[in-house]
Amino acid sequence: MELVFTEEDICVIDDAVTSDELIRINRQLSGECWRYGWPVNLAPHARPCWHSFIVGRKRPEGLCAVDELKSHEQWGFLVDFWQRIKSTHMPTAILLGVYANGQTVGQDAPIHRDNKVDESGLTVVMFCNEYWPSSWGGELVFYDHRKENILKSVLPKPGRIVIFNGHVPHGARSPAVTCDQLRMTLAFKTII
Ligand SMILES: O=C(O)CCC(=O)C(=O)O
Ligand SMILES: [Fe+2]
Repeated sequence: MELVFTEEDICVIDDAVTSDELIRINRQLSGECWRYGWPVNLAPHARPCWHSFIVGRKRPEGLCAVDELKSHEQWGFLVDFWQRIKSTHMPTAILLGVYANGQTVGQDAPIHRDNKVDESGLTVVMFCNEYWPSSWGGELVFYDHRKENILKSVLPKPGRIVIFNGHVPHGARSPAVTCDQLRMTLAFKTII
């Protein structure tokens, strides 16, 4: 049976991140943490993106990453954010991993799903840039199950998060040529 999605599978929440959290996240992401070439995009002319692993060493076994996050020297403060979002919006979610994505102009991410068909999950994407005019684009675009229509397109905004059904095909658009920043997000991957 085909899974059919609606806008209800995608929930945009503004002011979900405190200004203190955003400052700390930006401090971390301005360090030497980036690795080039992930996720692997095999499409012709694709530009690889930037990636920064945070937690999720036991993700292949489906094990919870909260203790790993709590004890993380640089990123441990994110546990408060995670617990707040989980208890308010996704109480049954098990956190499997957290990482950062970085994109500059031309680095469109491939359209993908976050969870396999036989595994239900919700993803939280946090937009991390402290300044982002709408003209910089870089939308996170969600598609219907056949990838023929756009269900929703969400602009980055400081403090904004998106919680969505990990079966929904989606992809982050690259920022516009006028953007002189790295488009940065944090992704929290879960199963429910
Ligand atoms: O950066 C984004 O807006 C989306 C990231 C994403 O889809 C992912 O990490 O799986
Ligand atoms: Fe994704």
